[in-house]
Amino acid sequence: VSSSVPSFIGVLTLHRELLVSKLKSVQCVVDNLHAAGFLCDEDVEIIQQVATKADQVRKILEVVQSKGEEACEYMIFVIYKVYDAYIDLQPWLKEISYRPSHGVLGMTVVNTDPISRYCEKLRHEIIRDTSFIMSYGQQEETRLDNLYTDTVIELLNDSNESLGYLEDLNQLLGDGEVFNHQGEIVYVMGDAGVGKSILLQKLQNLWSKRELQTDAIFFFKFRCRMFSIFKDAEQISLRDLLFKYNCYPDHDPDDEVFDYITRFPEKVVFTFDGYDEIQEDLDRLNVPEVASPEEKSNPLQLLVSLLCGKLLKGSQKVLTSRTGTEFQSRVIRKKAALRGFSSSQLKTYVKLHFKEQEHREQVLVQLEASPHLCGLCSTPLFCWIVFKSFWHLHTVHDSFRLPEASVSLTAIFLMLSEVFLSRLTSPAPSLTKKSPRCTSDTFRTGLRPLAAFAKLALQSMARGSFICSQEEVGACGLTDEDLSLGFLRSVSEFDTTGSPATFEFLHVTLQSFLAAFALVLDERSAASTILRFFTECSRRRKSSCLPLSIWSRRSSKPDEKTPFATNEHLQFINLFLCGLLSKAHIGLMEHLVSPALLKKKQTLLKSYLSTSVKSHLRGLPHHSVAEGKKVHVLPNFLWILRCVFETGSKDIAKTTAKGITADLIKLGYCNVYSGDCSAINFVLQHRRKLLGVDMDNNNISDYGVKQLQPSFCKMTVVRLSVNQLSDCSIQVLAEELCKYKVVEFLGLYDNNITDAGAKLVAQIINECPKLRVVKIGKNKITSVGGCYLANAIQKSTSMFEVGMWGNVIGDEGAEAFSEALRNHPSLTNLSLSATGITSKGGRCIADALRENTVLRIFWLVQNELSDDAAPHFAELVRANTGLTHLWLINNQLTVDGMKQLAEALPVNTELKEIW
Ligand SMILES: Nc1ncnc2c1ncn2[C@@H]1O[C@H](COP(=O)(O)OP(=O)(O)OP(=O)(O)O)[C@@H](O)[C@H]1O
Repeated sequence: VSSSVPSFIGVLTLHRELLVSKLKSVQCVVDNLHAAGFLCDEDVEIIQQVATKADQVRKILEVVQSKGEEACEYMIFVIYKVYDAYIDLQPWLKEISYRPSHGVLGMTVVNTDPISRYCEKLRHEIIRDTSFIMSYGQQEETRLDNLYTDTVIELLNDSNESLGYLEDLNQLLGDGEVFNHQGEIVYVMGDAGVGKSILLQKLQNLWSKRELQTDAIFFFKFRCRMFSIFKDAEQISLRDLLFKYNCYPDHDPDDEVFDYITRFPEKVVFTFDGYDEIQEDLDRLNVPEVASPEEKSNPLQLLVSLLCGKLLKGSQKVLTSRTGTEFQSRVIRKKAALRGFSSSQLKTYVKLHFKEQEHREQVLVQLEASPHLCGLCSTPLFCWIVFKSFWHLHTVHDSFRLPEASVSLTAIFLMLSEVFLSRLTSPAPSLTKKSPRCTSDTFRTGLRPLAAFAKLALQSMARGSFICSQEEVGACGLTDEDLSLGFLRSVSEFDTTGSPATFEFLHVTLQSFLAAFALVLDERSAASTILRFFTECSRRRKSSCLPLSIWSRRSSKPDEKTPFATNEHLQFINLFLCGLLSKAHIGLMEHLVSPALLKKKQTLLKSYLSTSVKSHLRGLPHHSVAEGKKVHVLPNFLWILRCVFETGSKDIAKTTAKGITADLIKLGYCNVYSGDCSAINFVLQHRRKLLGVDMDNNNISDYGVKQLQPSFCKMTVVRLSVNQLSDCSIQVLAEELCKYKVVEFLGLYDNNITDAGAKLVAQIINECPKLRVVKIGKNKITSVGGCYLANAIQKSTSMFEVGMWGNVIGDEGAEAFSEALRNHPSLTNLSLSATGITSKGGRCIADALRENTVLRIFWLVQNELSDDAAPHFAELVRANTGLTHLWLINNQLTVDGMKQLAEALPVNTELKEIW
């Protein structure tokens, strides 16, 4: 068709049957052909009289072909232009390489198909809503495309075990890594500010630009906090929920759009942001009664029915929530955890954020010097605050530097507040001469609005709300001018009457910070009121407040009136309270509150923290394991550590360190991120005795390991499996562990360690005489690294267990390991599974093992051993060396090979299992 004289009549004849089966929206083609004058009234009448859609298409083709080339070309052009209505024919247009000719391009096409018109409207609205990332001050907005940076997204299975990392956002909706094909929800979890909302925004934006690989033609986005604006008894229909909070179809008298949605729900994608922000006790709803698509129901009931697939079954749903929110896994299809910026992503973000080369360089140098700050900045929200504040403060003041090494989260939010408040005093930065920075002056001048924002934050937080009404804002004494400072922003999307009657804080974490500020500023209530959220959090922990447990009907109900799904927002208040009352900030606070009252609050908080740390640690269950007494802490312990760090109090850190009476502390799956490692280090520094620390399956990264550096001297067990470590981390470990030589267990499974890192691990094995276990499987180690490790293991007299699963060390590595195994004095368990070993390597190992009387468990599964290796393994079995477990499954051994092994078995008295 793209050739110079295409025959459109011929094309329509050739593809007639395809067009008959795939051309769905007949009316739109007829309308346009009619308006362009290719069909007369009579033609239209004849077509409309035909009974079935397929016959109508046949008729149209017949008539159009009779009208000539131009009419046929125009019909194809309509299909091309009204994309969504003819989505099924778009591949066909590609196949025939259709390009509109110059002549037809000038002709008008009107989309009269209500469904595709609605799709277009949705796309248009979503593009408008998602093209910018909100910033403070509302006037300042940045294009999403100019600032969006990929973050680390880990895919998880049902038990939260890692399934690898997402490489492309399209994979999120795809079928890969689905663990429950009955479920319909893609569940995205992550910590505060890690970028869940922005990820959804990116997905929405991609869809609106047709850049998301999905054939969904409808996309509805919701924020879960919206559901709290409905009154208890309010009822709404599904139709209204979808359209009122997204957009209404135009000219759809027969309700075709809604009808289509209910008939083809698989064409719909939903995003629900912030499930943790639902403040209703879902138990109060009679949710087993499923909402109907036709009748009005309680909005939450609609939400739950949508989520669990009782309504619009087959639609795709992406739901985000803070980590730790429990969710019924039987409705989850796929799970992803957001892990924030990796070090290279952080560098990309620096480049995107700072236009001036000078700023970029300064920030990169300052970040490089502070792994703790990098750890905090791996959370995009904190990074954004730090960079925004840097830019502002650097532009306004002389020689402003990023906060130094052990900056607290409170310091970062104070910096943001300072930037906001400085708008009261200074004109736009570029217009002024640089001046010295005086933080206390800025806060003193801004105290009135700050106190009012703080009051509003506390009030709404206390009633479990993230949305404030115009009246509440006014009642706290906030003026229009105050609103432009940036703490609050208006949310028009929840308001269907048009006026900006509702507001929310720039971010929930900022609301928590301000609520803590209010507790400190409050001079009227008793000083002990500052502890109210500590008490609340400990109370809530006892009553497990699990959302969606409605499906598994709980027996006991929590008695709070407005429970949060998680208590994270309250934990943040506690954390900021610790920071604001810390020694580091008391100087500033004394400018705002009476010093005597501050002292009183500080003393109260310290004593509360010390007591609760002690009782928390005493109350944890201890178990006896090979390494000694072990305690598995709960995620709440992490909040305690964070609070202790935020106070900066050595006394409380000492109390905490002393309170850990176990020999091994397990922080596995506790959601530790790199920024937390300074807190862990702060406490461990004060510990005298040695301690094993299990931090497997967290989000520690190289930044975290650097922060833990001073603590490795005390660690007998260093478990850092599944933590995104690269060779940089191993460098730190090698330096520290080789200096102190106390390490017994080194767990580094599933990280990004290469041969260079393997060389360093070999050094650790060489130099640490107590090291018994090394788990280094599923890294990026090749034969080179395999040889380093094998040579070190050969010399070690303490090594008991080595795991190499999944490192492709091949036959070269296998040969090195066979030398290590020959006469090894202590190695008892070894896994060389999935390491790319063929019969050649297998033969060496089997022969060497005949001279080993110590190895008991040996795994060689998932390799490439063929029958060539079988006689050698048969000889090994005959040698009866003491090997008790031999695993050879998933190799290329056939019945012949097996036979040889089987014949050797009667001679062996030691083997307990052979696979
Ligand atoms: N991928 C990203 N690229 C660039 N900036 C980002 C990215 N993700 C987040 N940000 C920045 O961090 C801010 C906070 O992110 P976001 O609101 O998405 O966090 P969240 O995980 O939804 O937090 P919460 O659970 O507290 O609601 C954003 O406003 C944006 O400035």
